[in-house]
Amino acid sequence: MKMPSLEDELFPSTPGKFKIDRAHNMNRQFHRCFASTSTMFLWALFLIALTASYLSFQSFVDSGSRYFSASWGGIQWEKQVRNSGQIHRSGGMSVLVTGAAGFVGTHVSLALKKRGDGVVGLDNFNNYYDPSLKKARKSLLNSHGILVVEGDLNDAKLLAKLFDVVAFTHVMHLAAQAGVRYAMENPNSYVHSNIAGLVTLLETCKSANPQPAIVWASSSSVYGLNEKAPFSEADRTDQPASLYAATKKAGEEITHTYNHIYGLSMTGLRFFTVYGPWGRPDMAYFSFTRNILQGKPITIYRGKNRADLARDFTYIDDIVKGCLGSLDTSGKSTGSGGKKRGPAPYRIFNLGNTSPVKVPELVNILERHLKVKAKRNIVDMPGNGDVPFTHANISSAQKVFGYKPTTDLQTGLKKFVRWYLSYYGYNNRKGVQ
Ligand SMILES: O=C(O)[C@H]1O[C@H](OP(=O)(O)OP(=O)(O)OC[C@H]2O[C@@H](n3ccc(=O)[nH]c3=O)[C@H](O)[C@@H]2O)[C@H](O)[C@@H](O)[C@H]1O
Repeated sequence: MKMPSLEDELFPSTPGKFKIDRAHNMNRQFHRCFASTSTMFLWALFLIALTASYLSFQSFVDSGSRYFSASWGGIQWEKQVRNSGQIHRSGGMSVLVTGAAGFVGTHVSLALKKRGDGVVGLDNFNNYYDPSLKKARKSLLNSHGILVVEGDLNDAKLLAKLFDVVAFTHVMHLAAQAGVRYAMENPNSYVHSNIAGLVTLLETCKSANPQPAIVWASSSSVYGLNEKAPFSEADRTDQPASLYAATKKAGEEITHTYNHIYGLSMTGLRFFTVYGPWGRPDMAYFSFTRNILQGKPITIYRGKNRADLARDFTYIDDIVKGCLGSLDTSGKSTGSGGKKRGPAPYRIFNLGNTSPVKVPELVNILERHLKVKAKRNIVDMPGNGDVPFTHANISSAQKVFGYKPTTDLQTGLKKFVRWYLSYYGYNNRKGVQ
């Protein structure tokens, strides 16, 4: 029996129709074969195109997040950052100030720049309160040669880039979600800034070479329900009354961890109700001023048994001195290459005024400065995170860097009212609600 040839296998013959059939079959097979090769080719092309477009989309998203959502990057930008961070005195420092367009951030940045330190600001300009006030503070900083980079603490790439461009010796970390009562409205914003943002910043600092020393804003609110007065740094801080306080307390523990593991020098400052020119519109002294001038009622909270609430109101210039004193005495971080090389300082200081004033008395002072009577609406304190009083013991800061507040509430509010009227005018020309 004749074995079928390969040709026969491929093109089985039908007698009488062979030629035609064979030609037809060959044609069909050729087309099938050609069709499958070209289909494969097309598929391959399609896959290559798909992969290429996926990759370029990814890089578009990557660079998009950098160049479109936050305006940073490029040679010109790096030059501006470098100039701003340049030190102009011997033994000076270059400081990254987070929250630079905030109330305390603006004042501290100006004070550092004025004495010849390099300052680069970072701020996300969020709308927790009127961003136009933050923009005005930014303009003020710009006019003193301080660049404020617009970006979020959680942007690790931006933070790393800033440390690439400037070898910061210090970080003054003031960016935070502030406000005690707002924490019930928007709890996640506190986690985003005060916890996640803090960790992102510390991760950058721990990997930086050299590592900077870090001074950051904690809060008097960490004392929470502590009743022992005045509040000393060694007192209990495990009974926070608000989520804001809890995130600041968490910050104290988180910074301890980074100090312990990576040798970062850490100083936490417990600020006591800071007030003054360029202040925060969400705070009582500010919103009271606005309402009194607009003839609107103000709500004054009252504590248990109709007791007045009191705060150790601290003037901004005193706080600035405390911040600079902390930076100057911070000591060095010891880590390098992300590893601890020895113990580094870990410090916590109260920065208060040491003389609490009752809230109705604050209103009396404002009435005198504004020459307008307030329409007082006195209500029982809602359970919204407030504490009945605060009172700082400042002996520790006094001992270590000579901290000594010199501005009483009467004098400080006078300066605030003068600024308020020059900025907003009697008729609130800038339209703050
Ligand atoms: O030391 C801090 O660590 C915190 O200080 C600040 O918090 P507080 O001390 O709560 O300041 P602030 O709101 O001005 O209320 C002052 C007083 O007015 C009372 N108060 C307030 C509002 C109101 O409408 N009526 C009223 O009586 C109120 O009950 C209180 O008794 C910062 O905002 C905070 O971010 C944090 O930095």
